[in-house]
Amino acid sequence: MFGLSKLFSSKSVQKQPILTALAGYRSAAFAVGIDEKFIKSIESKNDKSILLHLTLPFAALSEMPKVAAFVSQQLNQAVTINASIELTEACKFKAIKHIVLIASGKGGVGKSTTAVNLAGALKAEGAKVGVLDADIYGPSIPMLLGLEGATPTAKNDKQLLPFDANGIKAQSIGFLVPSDDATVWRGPMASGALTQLLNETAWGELDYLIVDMPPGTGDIQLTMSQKVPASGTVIVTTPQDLALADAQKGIAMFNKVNVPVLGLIENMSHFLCSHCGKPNHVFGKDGAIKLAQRHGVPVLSQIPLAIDIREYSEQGKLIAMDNQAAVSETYADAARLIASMLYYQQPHHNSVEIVITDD
Ligand SMILES: Nc1ncnc2c1ncn2[C@@H]1O[C@H](COP(=O)(O)OP(=O)(O)OP(=O)(O)O)[C@@H](O)[C@H]1O
Repeated sequence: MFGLSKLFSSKSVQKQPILTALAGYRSAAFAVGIDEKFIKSIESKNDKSILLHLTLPFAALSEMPKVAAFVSQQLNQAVTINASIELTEACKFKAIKHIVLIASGKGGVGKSTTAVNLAGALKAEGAKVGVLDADIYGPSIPMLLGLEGATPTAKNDKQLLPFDANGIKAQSIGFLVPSDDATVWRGPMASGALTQLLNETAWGELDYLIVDMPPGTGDIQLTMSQKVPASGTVIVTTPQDLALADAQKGIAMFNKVNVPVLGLIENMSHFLCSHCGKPNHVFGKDGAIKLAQRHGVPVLSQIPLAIDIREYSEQGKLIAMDNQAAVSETYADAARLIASMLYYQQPHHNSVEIVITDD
């Protein structure tokens, strides 16, 4: 129906079994399988193996070896996948497809660390990514990206050039205002500075812009989230009761301003014992899962309390971009899931529904 016959380079390839196998693949990011419209072409190689060229509409490249293994098993034939990503939806702001807010009800839960590593993971999944540090109380993105001491440069009279950190474009509110001044800020000032940074940075084309919001759910955070044309928000929490109570306030706030809550990330979820390898639930267990269930949102990831997460951060490096580090997979899983939800929440898809309830 999509003129797929044109995509087959060899008449000897049986297309239907390939389409059936792809449609039957299941994972968190591909909850409804792999649609035939993601297929660019199918090649039959001389050695009888199959090469699939896919164009994915969201960032999920690292899952392709798993997909290839699944299809190979279904067909009983060697299959490899060559994939790229191309988001099909219209830009939400300038040449930016999606703006995703990373928020927390409470300070110090690891929101900024999670924001930069999600950006790194999305980049590793094949996307064009930017990070905007909007945390007026403690802008830490420059430090987390190894940009400390850098000063912004202007492209022309009206535009600032974003920084480049490992191919991620970055800008920080900290370059505009000293953080000491932020304590006396009110909502309109903060949202004004955020809008100015969004507008006046030469972001170029981005698939995802990750915005590190100030912690809390007060007037400032409310006004800021109203000003940004966000596709969704991710709320970071730790498993402690206090953090969860504040995360709940965050869900209510975003509900009020109609920004979809894509899900919760439970950071410092558990500590893996270096001797026995077992998870130790230092701050409590399953609190985020229960909160998420009450509000009909998913838990996108449970990130461990890990010494190397802190160490990489202190060195201005992104652990999510180091595939030798075990925890990078946790960030990758969350990044693919977020990217998938943003795709499937578009009006023309109704297979994944985001439900936000009052509590
Ligand atoms: N999963 C983790 N494992 C170990 N250390 C972590 C983890 N997440 C964050 N940290 C550490 O916790 C500290 C606070 O993290 P971060 O600055 O990201 O928190 P935040 O919520 O953004 O804080 P703020 O509210 O001040 O903006 C940092 O030292 C960071 O390296």
